[in-house]
Amino acid sequence: MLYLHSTRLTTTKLGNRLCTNVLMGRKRSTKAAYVVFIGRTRGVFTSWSECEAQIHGYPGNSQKGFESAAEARTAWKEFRRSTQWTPSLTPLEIPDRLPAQDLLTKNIDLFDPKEHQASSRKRNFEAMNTPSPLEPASEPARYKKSNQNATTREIAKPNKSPELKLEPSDPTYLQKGELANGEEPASVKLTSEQQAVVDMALTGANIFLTGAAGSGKTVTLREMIRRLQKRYQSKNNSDHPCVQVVAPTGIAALPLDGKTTFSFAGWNPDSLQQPMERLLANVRKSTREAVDRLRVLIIEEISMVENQFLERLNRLLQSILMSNAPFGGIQVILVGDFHQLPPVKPFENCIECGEMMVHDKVIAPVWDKLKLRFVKLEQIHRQKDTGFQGVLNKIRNGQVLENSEWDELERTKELPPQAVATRLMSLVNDVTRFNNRELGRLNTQVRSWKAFDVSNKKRTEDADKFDPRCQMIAQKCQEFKDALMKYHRLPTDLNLKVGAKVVLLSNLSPKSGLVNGSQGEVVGFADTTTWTSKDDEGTYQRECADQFTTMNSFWRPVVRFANGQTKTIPHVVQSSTKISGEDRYHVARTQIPLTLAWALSIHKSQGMTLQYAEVSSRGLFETGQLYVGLSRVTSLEGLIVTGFSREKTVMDPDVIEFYEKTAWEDLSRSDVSPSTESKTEAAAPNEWWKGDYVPLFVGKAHPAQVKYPQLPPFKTEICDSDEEDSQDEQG
Ligand SMILES: Nc1ncnc2c1ncn2[C@@H]1O[C@H](COP(=O)(O)OP(=O)(O)OP(=O)(O)O)[C@@H](O)[C@H]1O
Repeated sequence: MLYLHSTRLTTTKLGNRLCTNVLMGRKRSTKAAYVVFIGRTRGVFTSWSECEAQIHGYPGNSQKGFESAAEARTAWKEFRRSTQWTPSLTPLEIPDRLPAQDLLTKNIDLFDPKEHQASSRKRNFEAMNTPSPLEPASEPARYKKSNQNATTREIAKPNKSPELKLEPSDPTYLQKGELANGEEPASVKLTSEQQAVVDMALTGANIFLTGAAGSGKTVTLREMIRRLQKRYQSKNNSDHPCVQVVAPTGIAALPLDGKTTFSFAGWNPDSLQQPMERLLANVRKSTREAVDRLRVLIIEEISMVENQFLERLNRLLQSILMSNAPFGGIQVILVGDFHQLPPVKPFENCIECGEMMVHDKVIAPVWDKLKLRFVKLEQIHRQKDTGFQGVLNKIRNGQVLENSEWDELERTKELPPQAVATRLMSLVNDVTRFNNRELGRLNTQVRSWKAFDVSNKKRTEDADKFDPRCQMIAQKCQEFKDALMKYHRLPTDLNLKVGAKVVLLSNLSPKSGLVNGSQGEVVGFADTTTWTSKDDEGTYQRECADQFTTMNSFWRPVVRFANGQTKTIPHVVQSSTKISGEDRYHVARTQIPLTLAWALSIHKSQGMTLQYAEVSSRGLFETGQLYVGLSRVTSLEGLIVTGFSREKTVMDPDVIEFYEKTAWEDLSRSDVSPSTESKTEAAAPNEWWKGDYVPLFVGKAHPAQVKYPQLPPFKTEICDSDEEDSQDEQG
């Protein structure tokens, strides 16, 4: 059996600094080589100083000295073989720990692991000392045994996180780990109208599901997905699900385990400048495989998907499935509310020639072909106050509000002392500036956490160690890390002070009402040196967490939430698997799930439920933004409204007309779920091959002039290498 010699550092708590004085005072080792089994970077080192750098202050560290480098290498090999350990983290520059000058808050209720993750072992918390503010605590901290004696068994424990099919540079999946962190949304009982929609989906109908903000579209969709997945369970494949959710933004796709529309199609924004013909000639192998298995395509936030993009998706699926049926004959469910946010750009690229054209239609022509069943949820759940619901509905319908209604909206509200009215703004730069300015105004000490990002190939093979594989893998890893920086919802740099207004970005404790979107204020920082890791935390998760703590500190912000609860906020590891060709990569960001919340962008707030918000007319430039802003809050008492012209309506008249003219299904009818309209038979799953396939694209004509000639079937060429295009995807 391999013997592990642990230095067993006596860690002295000097605030947040681990003082390794026992180690420092000990005789220096004079061995020829050292193996670091547990440390910042593991492996063989030929000098004590290098070895020491890896273990100094590293919790549960373990090393052993050897008389020769050969012996050390053998021991290292044996260790790796016996533990099946593969290098998972890149070596890091470890900054010096910050001096402990944090304010510890008295009598705070620390993070409760039982609430956070049902199966997790209870964390051991030491009673917190409460030294005078800005003074280091002087009691020595002891790691709990389970942490200090990290064993080889623990290191070898395979990462049990589910493998997810990912596309390179897909922001959606970079955030995927969120739900894997025990963040199950609190369950609700579906209303009869919501249930009717779920039942309708199970008949195989193509559906457009809409409803006012807060009417439970997302809740309904979740149940729909669950039921559909169950139906197709046997045909499922971990890489290519039969039920695929796609959304135009990562933030919308994330909570539903979806992909971005671009990622699903294997395109990037530049791809849209190419004629459709060329896109179809270069379909990626992974896209083709995914579409081949697909039975149901769910497009969330459909109002933000450009019409030409939807048409492109239609033709992509037709081409791959070689069927003229809309979307190649699979079931399509469109979800969204056109009263909320439209596509980000007012223009789009023509599908035939790639030229820029104005986005001037509410819905895409392909909607007709889909023979959709139009369903609208009527009951609003986010707001209980019917008066407020009425005001929101008026804005939604483009009606001018009465003066008394404006008075009610603009009335000065008395918010609870700890409440944070988040200012909802249009421009991200304004949001950042506003938050930084407010943070700068606080006279308390700033504490910072840098996100720990990691990307590495799973299962290193011998060929990976040599060029060109070696270089290619390094480049891929860098690409994934760059994408984390660019897209991840958790901030790269989190700067907080006592007094900072924050919003929670994960479902910390749904039972206690601490969920994604909960608002609060930082009231102190807690030293979490004595926290032990969770039993069910995978090795990879634990390593990320260790590295994050080593890079930053053991201090974690303590937040008093608007509902009166005070919690210490632990870091979260949001990890995902990404696939490039045959290779799989681990990609993860570790960070504290908070963001400054004096202000938030309206786009970011879409789908969120906030208790307190301030919406001002300044900078609102899209129809629907006022509606999205106002409809985020649960009650009028939590809403501050300033600066709006009382006369103007701010809803797109085309949207209003579309909603007025559409014949919505009556969801209260008991016979509503069986398909009342004849759903396209050609669209039934597995029957696409029955019809003759006619490719629906020609040359460079503008859509208005397109005639669809009867051409022989178009053969889609498969681009075997995902690598060629992967750099483009950064666009
Ligand atoms: N049947 C229900 N019973 C109780 N609460 C519900 C129900 N359906 C939805 N809710 C609650 O209403 C709120 C809004 O739900 P949801 O986010 O699904 O609405 P939405 O229509 O997707 O909103 P938006 O368009 O603003 O994103 C959530 O807090 C949700 O838990």
